[in-house]
Amino acid sequence: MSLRVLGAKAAASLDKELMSTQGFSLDQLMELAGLSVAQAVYKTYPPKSYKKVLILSGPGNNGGDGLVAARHLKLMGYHPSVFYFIKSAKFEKLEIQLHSFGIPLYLSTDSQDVVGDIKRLVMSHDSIIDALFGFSFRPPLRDPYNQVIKGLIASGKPVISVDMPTGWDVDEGPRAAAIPQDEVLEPSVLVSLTAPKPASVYFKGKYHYLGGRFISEAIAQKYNFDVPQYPDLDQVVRL
Ligand SMILES: NC(=O)C1=CN([C@@H]2O[C@H](COP(=O)(O)OP(=O)(O)OC[C@H]3O[C@@H](n4cnc5c(N)ncnc54)[C@H](O)[C@@H]3O)[C@@H](O)[C@H]2O)[C@@H](O)CC1
Ligand SMILES: [K+]
Repeated sequence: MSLRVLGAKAAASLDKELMSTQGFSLDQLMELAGLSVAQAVYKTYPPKSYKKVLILSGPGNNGGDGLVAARHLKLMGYHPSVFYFIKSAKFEKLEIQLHSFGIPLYLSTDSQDVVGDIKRLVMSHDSIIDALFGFSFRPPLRDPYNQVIKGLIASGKPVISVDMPTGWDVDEGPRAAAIPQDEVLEPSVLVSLTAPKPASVYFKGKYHYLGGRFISEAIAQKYNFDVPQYPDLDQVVRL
């Protein structure tokens, strides 16, 4: 299924509009985004064979989607763990939820060796959710994220990227001039949120899902993108 894409600038304006004139709260959007991610993970890497899932959560809303996904994955029968970079006060309640669900939460601020700690966690998990950066990212990756991505590439573990493969330019993709080519993550699953971003045409993995079943036809028309038919009660549709 080929859908119209939503560039970085348009995605940021849509985000603002959803939370102003459209009356949504960040919590609502993030809950549905995180649920979509968890459903896509379940469809591709079910808990029977991929029980231990590590969520790498970045400092922005992409990271927040990862925190929500962790809770849903636990309810779906996984053993999730979260490594969280630079915790934000706005996600304090999500953190409390993770604690009350007994989900291990590792904080970058508590680590003396972020890159080494993440490498060890990656090796002891069956799949990795990349919720580091989404549509507000501008390459190149700053330290230590560049080292983290290199470690993830070297691990060969299955990676599910939330909205954007971390490190890619949202509009130009993985070959943008600013991106060192040894930092190009190639996830096996991409869960685009709301609408695929232009870079998604370079995605080579097997499973591309669209999630974020919260968009009205009217707002999609205004921003020039498509709302596909989601199957039954699913929060994701395979593209
Ligand atoms: N309306 C929507 O479309 C929704 C979007 N959501 C999520 O929100 C994401 C966007 O969130 P945000 O706008 O908070 O931004 P991101 O989470 O994409 O990233 C913002 C952070 O990235 C850092 N950053 C940018 N470039 C960097 C670099 N080169 N090296 C290191 N750090 C860098 C910034 O300092 C900032 O802390 C989307 O991709 C999606 O995952 C969902 O939560 C809910 C609904
Ligand atoms: K990501």
